[in-house]
Amino acid sequence: MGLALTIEGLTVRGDDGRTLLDIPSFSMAGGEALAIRGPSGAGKTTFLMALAGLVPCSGRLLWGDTDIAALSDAARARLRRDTLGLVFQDPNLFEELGPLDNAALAASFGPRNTRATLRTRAESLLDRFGIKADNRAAGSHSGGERQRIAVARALATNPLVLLADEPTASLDRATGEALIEDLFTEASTAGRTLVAVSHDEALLARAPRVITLIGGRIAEAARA
Ligand SMILES: Nc1ncnc2c1ncn2[C@@H]1O[C@H](COP(=O)(O)OP(=O)(O)OP(=O)(O)O)[C@@H](O)[C@H]1O
Repeated sequence: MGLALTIEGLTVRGDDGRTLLDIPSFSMAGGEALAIRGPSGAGKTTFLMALAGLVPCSGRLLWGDTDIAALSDAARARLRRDTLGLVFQDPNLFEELGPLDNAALAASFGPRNTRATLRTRAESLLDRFGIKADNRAAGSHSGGERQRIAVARALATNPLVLLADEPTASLDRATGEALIEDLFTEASTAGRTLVAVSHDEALLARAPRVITLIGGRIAEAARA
């Protein structure tokens, strides 16, 4: 089952000291799916990166019962490796490698994820997403196929939490909608906690819960 995410009094400041994010309280149940919307510059990516433990912050940020803000950098990185999958707007693939090599290339060879386990899981994820796990270079795949490979890579470690930043932004509508369905269906089947930042109306409509960020604060929370 996915991990619950809880924020208590979280503040993130920019390099210039400006408050980028001010979240007094926020919580998600394990296995819940949520979308974050808001105008450009509202702090959506910062929020996602804060949830990932990738930006310095003050306050409490709990993954399950663990306050990751209180961990050492090394301990947080270990926990992230074993807990989190990340998907970005740009799939960032190794262009000359095939889908399976890309998808199995998660930076995790810890006890939970041996090389063999990663390859087996990556293969079945690619199969589920309709991508042939052969040696054809990732660079020769379409935008939608490339993003599916990136999602398979993020899921190959079987993460409890999947964070996605504008995952459909570079895709046409039909391809984007197929990816949205893959993301939400896979997360709910596997019981993963899913957070997706998006402007995409189709993604926002598919999310069971949507929050709006404005000026680094949660302005409104809506449930479909
Ligand atoms: N390290 C930093 N130091 C100072 N300011 C920063 C830093 N990182 C981000 N910002 C600023 O914080 C604000 C929020 O940025 P963020 O990328 O989170 O917005 P966003 O809502 O994801 O925007 P978009 O929809 O355009 O991607 C922006 O004004 C950005 O310039």
